[in-house]
Amino acid sequence: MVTAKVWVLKKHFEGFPKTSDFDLKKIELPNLKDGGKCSATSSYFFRSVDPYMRPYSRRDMKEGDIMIGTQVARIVESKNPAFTVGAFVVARSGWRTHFISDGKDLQLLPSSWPESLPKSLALGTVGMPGLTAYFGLLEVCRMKPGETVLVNAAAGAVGSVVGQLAKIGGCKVVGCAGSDEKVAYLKKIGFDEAFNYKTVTSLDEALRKASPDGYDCFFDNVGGEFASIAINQMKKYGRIAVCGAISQYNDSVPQKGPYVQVPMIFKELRMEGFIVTRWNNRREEGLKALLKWVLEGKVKCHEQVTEGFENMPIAFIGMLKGENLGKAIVKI
Ligand SMILES: NC(=O)C1=CN([C@@H]2O[C@H](COP(=O)(O)OP(=O)(O)OC[C@H]3O[C@@H](n4cnc5c(N)ncnc54)[C@H](OP(=O)(O)O)[C@@H]3O)[C@@H](O)[C@H]2O)C=CC1
Ligand SMILES: CCCCCCCCC/C=C/C=O
Repeated sequence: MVTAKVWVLKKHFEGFPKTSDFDLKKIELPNLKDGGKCSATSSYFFRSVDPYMRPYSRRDMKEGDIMIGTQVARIVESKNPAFTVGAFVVARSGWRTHFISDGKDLQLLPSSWPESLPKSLALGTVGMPGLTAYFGLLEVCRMKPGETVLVNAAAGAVGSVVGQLAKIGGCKVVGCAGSDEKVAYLKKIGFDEAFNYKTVTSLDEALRKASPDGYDCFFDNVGGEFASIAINQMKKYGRIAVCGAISQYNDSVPQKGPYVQVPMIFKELRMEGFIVTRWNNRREEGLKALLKWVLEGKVKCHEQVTEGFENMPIAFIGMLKGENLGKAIVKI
């Protein structure tokens, strides 16, 4: 019998999440009996905190449920031949230290994963956020060499990969982020232009200065006011990938316009929302490409690591506040 620690959503978030909205509990896991099941632990491994947990908690969870989320875990006991003891998996197991799974919510790390590469990257650049950047750019933005790509939340898990993939694809890249340290990082990893959207006097002017001819592609992680301003600087036939709307996730009252129809008509824009799981059937292709670029040093990765399972809510809230550079990870 194993005792697992779990984080529970005690109270639905109202506005910005608070630590008092979470409860740390203990649950007893039964001994493994059934064929097809395996038990995994992530003691001394990695958990992810992601923005989607904020909107998905309202949509998919009720109070008292274990927080949704993924982790890199190691199989410690198994009656399922597909997952042998010692194997590493990315597990959609929620915020818990130990769990039992029938294997449906587990994905083995790619077999070509080198021993020297941190396994936490399977939650970031070589995982769901990296795939979001890959498919969003290729399939939604349909970027072409020579084009100019704009990305916001650019120093985060998705945005930092977007910028680097757009450079690999032969584009000019402009990124915006919320601190000078983040802007310096964007320049270090190859962004052509970067600015701190919190300190510019006019976002409109900063966008114009970074690309006087406008933008072919806009990878929008933020939505809200930023997107309303940026849309006016799209080039004719520009493409906007609506990836996230983090500036709106904590709103209790929905934000109001300005509205997108007029610039969309006059510039003949294409604007498409997407969820990365649309390309689950091409997951291996995406992971293989991302892993290759990381190993070649063409895509650099940074992680904001918080230590300790007890600090999961703090890491989650910190990420929503913009305290992370790169992928926000909790290490146990
Ligand atoms: N459609 C899909 O399938 C997916 C969508 N997403 C979305 O992509 C976006 C980025 O996710 P991810 O890379 O994991 O997270 P990040 O690592 O980018 O972390 C979130 C960042 O958002 C920025 N931010 C927070 N609040 C605001 C605000 N009010 N205005 C502007 N920026 C803000 C902060 O950076 P800063 O300091 O720059 O403000 C913060 O660091 C999110 O919107 C997420 O929901 C993610 C994965 C899949
Ligand atoms: C419970 C784990 C779900 C993992 C799926 C992640 C899909 C992310 C889609 C993101 C949308 C916005 O952030």
